[in-house]
Amino acid sequence: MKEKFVIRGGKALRGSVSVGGAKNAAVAILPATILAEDVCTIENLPRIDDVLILLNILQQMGAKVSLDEEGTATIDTTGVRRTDGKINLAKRLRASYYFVGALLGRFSDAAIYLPGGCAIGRRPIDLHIKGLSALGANVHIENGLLMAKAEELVGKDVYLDQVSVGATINIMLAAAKAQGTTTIVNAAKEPHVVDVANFLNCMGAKVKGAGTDIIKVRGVEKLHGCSYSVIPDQIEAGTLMIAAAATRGDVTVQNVIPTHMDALTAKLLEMGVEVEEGDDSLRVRCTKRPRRVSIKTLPYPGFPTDLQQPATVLLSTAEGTSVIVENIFESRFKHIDEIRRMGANVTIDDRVAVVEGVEKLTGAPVRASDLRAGAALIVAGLMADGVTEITNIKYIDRGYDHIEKKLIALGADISRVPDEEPEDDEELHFDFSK
Ligand SMILES: CC(=O)N[C@H]1[C@@H](OP(=O)(O)OP(=O)(O)OC[C@H]2O[C@@H](n3ccc(=O)[nH]c3=O)[C@H](O)[C@@H]2O)O[C@H](CO)[C@@H](O)[C@@H]1O
Ligand SMILES: C=C(OP(=O)(O)O)C(=O)O
Repeated sequence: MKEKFVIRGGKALRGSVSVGGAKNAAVAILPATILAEDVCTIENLPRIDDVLILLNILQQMGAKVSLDEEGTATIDTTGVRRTDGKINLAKRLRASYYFVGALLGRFSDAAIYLPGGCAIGRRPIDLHIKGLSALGANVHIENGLLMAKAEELVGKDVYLDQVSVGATINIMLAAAKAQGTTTIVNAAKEPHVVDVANFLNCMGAKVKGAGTDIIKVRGVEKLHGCSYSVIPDQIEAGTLMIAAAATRGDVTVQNVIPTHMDALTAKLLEMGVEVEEGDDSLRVRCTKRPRRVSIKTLPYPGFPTDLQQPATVLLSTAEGTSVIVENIFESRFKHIDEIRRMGANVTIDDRVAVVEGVEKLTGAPVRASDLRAGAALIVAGLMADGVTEITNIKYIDRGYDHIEKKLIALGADISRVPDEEPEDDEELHFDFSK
């Protein structure tokens, strides 16, 4: 059943909230369990649609899977078989491309439908193909399937022309059991890349340098099962920090790794928002209208593109004119049309958004076009006067584990209700007879 969020805005968020496991680490760690041919216990998984879909795909490939309420999954990949890749669910998310690296490492033979994921601009996979081919795989696309086969995988040097999270992780997966050493140059340094490397090492792999731009993977014969806990979600943490500032609230975001949040913390401080760092928490307090800032999205440790959309919303009521440059994905401004309905004053020129701060936003019916656009609209609804209805929230459920429950605990007035409106493309039946 379709659902929507109804938010009565204008309430300052107050209290403490705990962040769940990182989506972008979890969605790589789950396919990586295939490399072990053994039992892995993965703790701190967020109960989000992307995770549930990946667990189901693993099951369809022959793994035995269980998941408890706390987000601990036990995955026995002993029975995973080679696959023709025709698993429809794989088209529903981006991370299904990690099955190629993992299956290639296990069977030297992989196939999976080309990935889906958020429509935020061009999302080519040429660097994945370049890296896997360098290791000796014959990679091609046929009937919508991404297929890779190798006589033998052999470690090589791979230079990434552009920093890519997905390509870095996929090459690490394929290299973990290859002959010899693979060196990834210009690797992504995101916390989730480091988390996947740590998980591979926990299974017996030899990955060094994750978190720097040169990663070395010395292939080993065999990997084994292990117990591993996923790191906290940098983007959920950031969304909550932004929501705290946007509502002029006072929120302690717990279970975070503060250094992962440095780029956002720096921008909040520049806006005049107070941020107090604890060992594994960040307290965000905002008592006055934030000041304008400029933001450029960049690979880690730069400002994350996944937080650009909520940050733009926060700046829509800041004092002065902010400039946002989106360097990673060219179509990541779709939330702006929606916040204009709420009174925001933003102009877009290609990858640059110029945000003239207004006094306040007012509630309106809006639609989530993608995951972080949806999160941004929640922030907008929380800070606006009046009622905001957000439809198409299936995107938000891909990446946030019942975010409304966490917000309600902080004092927000937000509810998830059935959405009776027909889809835009649903056939309409009007009856104009008397
Ligand atoms: C599941 C997952 O982890 N998703 C994240 C991952 O997406 P994803 O792994 O898809 O993003 P990448 O880091 O690969 O993309 C970065 C840039 O590289 C380009 N590129 C990428 C691969 C390629 O083969 N060729 C190429 O040109 C992309 O178009 C983009 O401009 O990192 C993005 C950037 O931090 C985040 O927004 C996503 O939330
Ligand atoms: C873009 C995102 O996800 P995906 O890469 O899975 O589409 C995201 O998490 O913001």
